[in-house]
Amino acid sequence: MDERAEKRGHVLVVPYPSQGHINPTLQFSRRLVSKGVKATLAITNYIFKTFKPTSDGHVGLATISDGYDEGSFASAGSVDTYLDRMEAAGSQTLGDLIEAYAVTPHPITCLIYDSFFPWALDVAKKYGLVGGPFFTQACAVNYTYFLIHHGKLNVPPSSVPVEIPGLPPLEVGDLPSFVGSPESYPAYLRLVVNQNINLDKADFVLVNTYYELEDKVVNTMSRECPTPLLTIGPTVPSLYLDNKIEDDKDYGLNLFYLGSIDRITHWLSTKPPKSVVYVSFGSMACLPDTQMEELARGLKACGHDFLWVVRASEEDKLPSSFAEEVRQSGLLVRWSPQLEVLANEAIGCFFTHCGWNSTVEALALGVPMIGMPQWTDQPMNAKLIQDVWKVGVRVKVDKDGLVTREEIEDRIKEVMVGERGEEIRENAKRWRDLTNNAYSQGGSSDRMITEFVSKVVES
Ligand SMILES: O=c1ccn([C@@H]2O[C@H](COP(=O)(O)OP(=O)(O)O[C@H]3O[C@H](CO)[C@@H](O)[C@H](O)[C@H]3O)[C@@H](O)[C@H]2O)c(=O)[nH]1
Repeated sequence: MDERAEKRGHVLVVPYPSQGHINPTLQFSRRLVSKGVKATLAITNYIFKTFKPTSDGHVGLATISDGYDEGSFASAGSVDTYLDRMEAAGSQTLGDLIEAYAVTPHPITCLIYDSFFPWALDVAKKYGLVGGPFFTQACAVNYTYFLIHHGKLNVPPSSVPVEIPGLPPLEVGDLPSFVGSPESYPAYLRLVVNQNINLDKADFVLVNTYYELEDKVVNTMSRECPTPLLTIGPTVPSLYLDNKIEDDKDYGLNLFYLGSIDRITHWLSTKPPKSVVYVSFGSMACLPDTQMEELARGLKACGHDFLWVVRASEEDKLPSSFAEEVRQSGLLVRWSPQLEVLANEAIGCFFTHCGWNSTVEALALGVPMIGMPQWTDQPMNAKLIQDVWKVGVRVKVDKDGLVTREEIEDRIKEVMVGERGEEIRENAKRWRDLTNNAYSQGGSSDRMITEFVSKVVES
């Protein structure tokens, strides 16, 4: 622990209990520790009991309850039920935790909560703490929900294309899925729009992006948002960027069994540079059986080696005998050390669902992307990848809603070889450098974090 942490305050960070939210908040906590702040991450009792994480020696761990200590989210039955119980149990146990720390030498001074939990601001204020949300998604996505909350964009949009600063005109399929198809997940739509309900009462708004990546939309939202936006990303360990923070190599809190890393690194070490397609759809995506089959066939036919993360819950959707058929060219794993994989020189491109963490990780490591977005913010991230930063392409969906094996094969070839691939690789390198600059000492995000610590956490 940095000795300065004794003096600079104690931040409690509360993520939504899923991998895509824990990773960036944990990593941001680690960054705060590197700036001399004491930081503790509050995960749910269920995650704590099930995955038994241990502190990395830098960020402390504590627990609250989401009301489902034994059964996790899935046992709630509906998203609404889960969120209601989470709010009740979460408010109570978060308050208890703050009270417990109040009688220790390290009382909590600042609460950072997942933007999915606007109710946590009431808890912060009840205990006289400064507090504000941490948005885990792109600013363009956040701004879309902000417009809806303020009645400036209808759901579904009454006219297209929709204009968002810094983005090309957006068709319905380029918007977050809850906006284009509000009937699909009404509870999630309410959740994401409600991120905005009390921004005027927050002391700060943290956004997991960086200024250079989304400058126009950041400027616009900053002008309209009642509370200053602080862009503090990328939330990627220092080892993969400037390598200046000691012992900052991995998130270390996997909610999936990580198997043998050596098996993966050994396999990659036998492959030539930029020859392997890395395929992963993050921690939540659930592909229809027919789509899994097309993906499997497209990967087999593309002529490149591939490393494919097929989570245990997806495995039975693979064509029978597929693993045997691709023994020479493919490695199938249930979970991967993704940053280590993306940093490996054998990787030529990332076939991704365009989750925001995966997107930023690929940008940070200069890896070209092929986007196959599934839902939520992913379509908009795919639009940014293809048409704004030009670091990848997006697959086309046919009239039956399927991405065919031919399409998968063609897009992989487009990115891995030929002139278009070369252009994309050059852009990816440029964005890798810009990402590094934003993160490194004196860069835009580093300055924001320093300012956050001195003006908010310490005050
Ligand atoms: O085998 C794997 C696969 C993923 N990861 C990590 O898991 C995280 C996954 O996050 P993300 O890429 O954002 O995907 P999801 O898990 O799907 O995240 C959810 O949360 C994100 C943040 O709100 C949203 O952008 C996504 O659309 C939503 O699905 C990343 O840090 C990956 O490095 C691994 O370490 N190993």
